[in-house]
Amino acid sequence: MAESTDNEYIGRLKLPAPMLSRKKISVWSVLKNCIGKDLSKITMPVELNEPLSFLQRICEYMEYANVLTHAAHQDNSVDRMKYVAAFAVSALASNLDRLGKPFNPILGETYELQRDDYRIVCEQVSHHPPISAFHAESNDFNFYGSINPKIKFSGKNVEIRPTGVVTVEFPKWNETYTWSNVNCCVHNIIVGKLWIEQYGTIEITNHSTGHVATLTFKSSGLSDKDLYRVEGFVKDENQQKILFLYGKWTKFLKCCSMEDYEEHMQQEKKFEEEKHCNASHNATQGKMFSKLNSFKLDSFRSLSLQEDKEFTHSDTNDGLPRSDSDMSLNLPNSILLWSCRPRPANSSEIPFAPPTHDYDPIYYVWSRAI
Ligand SMILES: CC(C)CCC[C@@H](C)[C@H]1CC[C@H]2[C@@H]3CC=C4C[C@@H](O)CC[C@]4(C)[C@H]3CC[C@]12C
Repeated sequence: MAESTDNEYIGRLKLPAPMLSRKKISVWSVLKNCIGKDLSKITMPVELNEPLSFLQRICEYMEYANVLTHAAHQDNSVDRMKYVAAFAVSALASNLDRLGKPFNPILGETYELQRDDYRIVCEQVSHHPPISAFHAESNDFNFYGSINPKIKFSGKNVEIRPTGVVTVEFPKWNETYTWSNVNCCVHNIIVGKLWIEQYGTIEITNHSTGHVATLTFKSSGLSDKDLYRVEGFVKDENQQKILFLYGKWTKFLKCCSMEDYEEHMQQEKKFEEEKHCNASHNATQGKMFSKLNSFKLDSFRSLSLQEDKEFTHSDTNDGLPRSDSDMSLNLPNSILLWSCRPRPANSSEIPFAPPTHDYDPIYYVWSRAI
């Protein structure tokens, strides 16, 4: 791993090798014999593994530990909640395009990681079924929990439910937050290109103040433009919505006030109505008029939520939805809570290497493994 001259860790910018081609292996031919089995009982060609264990995958939750530290440094509990929510989303960003099965550690196996600002220890507490427990701590927070991934085949997809609760504590504020992670789905097991999606709702509860953040990870099932999108609210102890959170788990999370959100929704509604109204109007009017109108509407719309400019429909692209053009999803007066760093080259194409105990972690943020 690279280290710069002044001893500041830089980390690797590229993984050693690209993934072996999986074209020759039919995932389906392997998985069809596994229906109903739990994850650890599935024996797969090793080319379908990634050279990491579940314990190391769990350490990736910590990639944006700075967001959690930032949360702990906020004086106001609502501000702390919004950064905890950003941390919960950031912890899932590394799952994008990660299609290999991590190795199931043996019972009692541990993995430790120490960074300047925190340390984490993970232990496999059950081998069949696989259950991993972890505990991370720093001067500002404790973060711990256990993950028991349950796998289910549903037609042409594999669905993974990472059951288990995770907890964040801020000792300084005497606060405890808990949530459970969303489901993960690997699409196109039988034909087409494999791709990964996370969907469902995370409910983060601050047990000390009663604040709750609900974040919905949308499924792109109904519309490609929902691909990877996350949206939700922070509610106070009386269930009153106080903040709107939005973004993409692959890219960023922002937040804005309810006033700005409501104003935006009204504009959207007005836009929809005008569009509808124009559509019927245009049917009777000439083409010129319609062009003029749509031009007017476009400029109006760009004030609010800018949609992805282009996306092709899933069916045209090997079953892979596309809407991830660099969109500027932006509501007025929003604050950016977290944004995803670019990944090192080859990181979505995990190279195959036999599992050893000193394999390098994937992310360059993982500086000094102990
Ligand atoms: C044959 C191939 C397609 C099967 C590959 C299955 C892979 C993609 C599955 C197997 C186990 C899964 C992991 C199990 C548990 C978790 C913890 C959760 O908090 C985030 C998702 C994450 C990290 C899952 C990501 C997807 C995963 C790695």
